[in-house]
Amino acid sequence: MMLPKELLVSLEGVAGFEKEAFIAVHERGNEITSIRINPAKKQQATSNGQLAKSEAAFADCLLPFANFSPIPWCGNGYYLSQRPSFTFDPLFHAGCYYVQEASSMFLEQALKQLLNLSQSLKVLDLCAAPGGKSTHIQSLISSESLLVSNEVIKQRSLVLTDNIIKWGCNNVFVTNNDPKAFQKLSNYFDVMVVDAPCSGSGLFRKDEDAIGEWSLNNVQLCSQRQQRILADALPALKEGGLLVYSTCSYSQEEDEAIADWLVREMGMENAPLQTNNFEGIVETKSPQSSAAGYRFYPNKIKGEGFFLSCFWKRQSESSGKLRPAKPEMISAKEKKILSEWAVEEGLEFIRFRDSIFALPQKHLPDFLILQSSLNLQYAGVQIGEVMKEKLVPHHALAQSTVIKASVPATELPYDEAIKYLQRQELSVSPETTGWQVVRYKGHNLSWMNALKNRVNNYYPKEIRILKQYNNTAFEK
Ligand SMILES: C[S@@+](CC[C@H](N)C(=O)[O-])C[C@H]1O[C@@H](n2cnc3c(N)ncnc32)[C@H](O)[C@@H]1O
Repeated sequence: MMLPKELLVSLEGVAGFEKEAFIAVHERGNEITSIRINPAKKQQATSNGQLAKSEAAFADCLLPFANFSPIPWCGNGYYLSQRPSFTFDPLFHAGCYYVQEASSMFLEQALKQLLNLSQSLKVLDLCAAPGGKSTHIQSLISSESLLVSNEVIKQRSLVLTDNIIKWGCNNVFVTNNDPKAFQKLSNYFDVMVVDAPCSGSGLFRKDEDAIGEWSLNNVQLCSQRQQRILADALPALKEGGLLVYSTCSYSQEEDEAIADWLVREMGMENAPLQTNNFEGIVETKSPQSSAAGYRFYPNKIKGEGFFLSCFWKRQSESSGKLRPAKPEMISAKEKKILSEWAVEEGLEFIRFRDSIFALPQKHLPDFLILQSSLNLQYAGVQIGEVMKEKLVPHHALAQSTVIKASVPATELPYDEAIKYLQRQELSVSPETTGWQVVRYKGHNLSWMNALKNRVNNYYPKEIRILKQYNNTAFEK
């Protein structure tokens, strides 16, 4: 692996950079696999009749052949002793865990150390696709809180929505907007996470192709774009609100220089974190304002390159007047039909994008405001459509925690579950006819409809497994 010479030269003298060890760890190229488990799915399996398990025991039964070791800075994060083919693990498709690079899970420390997470918070994840940070934030915030997960690139926002659906939560809204659009929502969010698009040097060990795309010129362009993104979106953060800024670049122009710019030009106040318990994380001070930032080098910690720095907003904004959209509520008849499928307590059922969605009652005003001011793509849990006085359930309902435990379900063994996820014909004969949830090891995958003489597979075709399975594919 040939690292760009200009990168190595530019990092001389940067805190924590040790050239020989840095080159050596890239040459060794050993792959680290890490996952973050979904605490909500642990609960779902429990209500589906599985024994309550501690988080660690839940993790152990997820990938039985791999050893798990904890990631020091993330409660639900684990390193795996080997990398399976996640595609052929039904529990991956059930949203039981998210495959995520370990260093980036340090976001948890920023939120845990600087916020009271039991409060009700409005959080914006501005650059959110494919959803690593968003799913992590969702697991950390209270059920009373709201996460708005935004992605500017349309295609990527669809992947983000799929991952949010898989995570099974009801307190996330997905938007597809340019950061500028958030200016309309001045003073709106308590927390803003900006995991900015960057030159990507931190991922060179995992993605050698990225090396070819790296240049000093691109570092400059990224730095300017990062400033633009932050300047555009910061009005949406409340006075006293928290900004968490991160990149997967080692370049100072994208890290400490942005921290200095935030303090100097945007009036932000740096918020240091405690890292004494975590060996190998390098605390840096930005050259002008001594803002603390945290650098992750693969030769010092078990993970890839990453930078994170936090700031309090000290400037006030005048709040603009926001006009909410008109809610399209569902009829009493429809509500009665839904009552057999979804828990009702604390939820509001509304019509949105030609379908019925459930969201926490408390977030209805936010939903209506975001619906009128942004390109709102998804909100809460999509329940489905009522046709001829019957619900045609949506995939998201099966994956969610709002589905009623009494909805009929069929548990599939491994081979059938893979066939199901490939959207092939199934050779099962369920005891009852009609819609049923398909489960694997107590975890919901999606729907099938059992007729008298056949079973229709309703796994969504857009997310079906396309690869062929051979017996060794999973435990590779
Ligand atoms: C580092 S990635 C985000 C990864 C994500 N936070 C996660 O943890 O899975 C940066 C994201 O910013 C988006 N992006 C690119 N240009 C942007 C822009 N000008 N404004 C806002 N976001 C942008 C990219 O499409 C990409 O999804």
